[in-house]
Amino acid sequence: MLASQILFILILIIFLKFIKIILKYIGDFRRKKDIKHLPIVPFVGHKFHLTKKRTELYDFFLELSKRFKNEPFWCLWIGTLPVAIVHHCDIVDAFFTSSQHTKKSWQYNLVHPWLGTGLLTSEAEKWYSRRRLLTKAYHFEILEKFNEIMNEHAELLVQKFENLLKDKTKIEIFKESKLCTLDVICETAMGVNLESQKSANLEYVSCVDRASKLLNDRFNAPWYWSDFVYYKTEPGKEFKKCLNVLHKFTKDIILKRDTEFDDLNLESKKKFAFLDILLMAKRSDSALTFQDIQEEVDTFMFEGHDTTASGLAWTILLLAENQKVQQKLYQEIEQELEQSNKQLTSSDLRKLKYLDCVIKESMRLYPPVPYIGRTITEDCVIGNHKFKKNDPVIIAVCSIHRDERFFAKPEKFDPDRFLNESEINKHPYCYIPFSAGRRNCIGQKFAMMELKIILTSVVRRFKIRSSKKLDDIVKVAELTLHTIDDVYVDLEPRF
Ligand code: HEM
Repeated sequence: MLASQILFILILIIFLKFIKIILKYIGDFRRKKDIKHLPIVPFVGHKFHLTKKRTELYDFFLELSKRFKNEPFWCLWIGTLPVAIVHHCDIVDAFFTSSQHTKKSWQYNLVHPWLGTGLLTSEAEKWYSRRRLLTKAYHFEILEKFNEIMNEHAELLVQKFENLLKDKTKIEIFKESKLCTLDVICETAMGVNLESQKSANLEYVSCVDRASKLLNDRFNAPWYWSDFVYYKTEPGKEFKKCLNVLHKFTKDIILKRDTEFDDLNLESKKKFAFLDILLMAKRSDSALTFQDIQEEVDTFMFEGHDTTASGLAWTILLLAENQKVQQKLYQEIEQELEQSNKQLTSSDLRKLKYLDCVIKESMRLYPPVPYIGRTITEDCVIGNHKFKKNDPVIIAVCSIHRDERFFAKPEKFDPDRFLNESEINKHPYCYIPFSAGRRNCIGQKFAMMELKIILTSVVRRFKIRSSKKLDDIVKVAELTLHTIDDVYVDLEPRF
């Protein structure tokens, strides 16, 4: 008797849950009627489109943005979940100018096991106090201290290219860019020279690479979204193993630096690291724990290398394909910088105006972070559409950057368009590679400085060519914009 009662209650609960899902679905469907979308299959939505190979999804999204170009957004139905894809910059101010809707979308939860709730993933008061604290770490004077580290690793990259050329080994540009930016972020964030450019076989380096790949795979596989299921699978177990290595590595460094910290004279110390700001703060704020410090360090390590590597690799590929632009850039470098082998300073970089335009134009066409996810935090109207609390939204940076109302011939790589600032300033949010507003990228000045130093070193020493056309390279938009296959560049020493 008791068993049948329990069974009845269970069936009733499942039935009520099912009714709730159906009612929500019908409600959402009515509400979203005013947003354009491709025809959907009831309850399945656009899942058949989404089961396209991951290599086709980036082009599919760009294609839909073109198709619905007169609409401020279009709707993607992931099963019963409607996601508004915002691709008009006129609409995104709702997310950037107020403190509302700064909440990240639920996909960011998948990053929590790695980064905890560091700056990228935290919210509300925790985010605010951390942002205030860490803004100090990105102050101009502190960034100046990192110049030397960036120059050293840029020089190592160039030397590595020379050695690879001598050995007649092909140069895979995404891999080499990643190792270089990983070394830069490791030394600036934690004060440790990883030397991954010299030996990419270190356990930490291979775990960063594997964990990023596994995380990307998990984003694309809804059946892996539940922790309960994921950690029972082989990829889930491997992810956990990688995280153990990554967390142990950063934890050991933090503890070691903390022990030595009081004996260090920070003013005179050459290799100052972001970590020192946190250790200093910990001494005056006992509420800051080692766990807190670790999640911020892990966040820098994660956010600070793959993004910059993507920006670097795409710019090198664009220069390879656009020889005239490359030549103009080389001439600027030669004219503006007298001594060819001295370390680049910030004042050197300020003279390289065309380099600035080249990098900006590269990130317009190939934004390293192609999509930004947000959650609506209260009922509101955006672009005449009524949004409800918890509605998911994706800001399609890659589509916003190709809006022909703001960028003439948007598909063309034309750095000169950034020479005319009034052209670019037609709208404050038509160009947002680093996002905008309160939750913009805290590392943008750091990233620009790093990109400029590395690119100058490379262009000064080599003529870059590639046998593969950019149109033929298959792009994959995941956490960052990258490629599915290896992409090789041909380098010819200039002297
Ligand atoms: C070209 C390189 C880079 C690009 C294109 C880029 C882009 C972005 C974007 C679009 C966001 C917003 C993400 C979101 O709202 O979901 C972001 C946030 C962030 N970035 Fe970057 N980033 C770059 C380099 C860096 C570097 C070098 C660092 C650290 C040194 C860094 C640290 C962060 C952090 C901590 C956040 C979270 C900020 C917050 O929510 O307050 N980024 N970045």
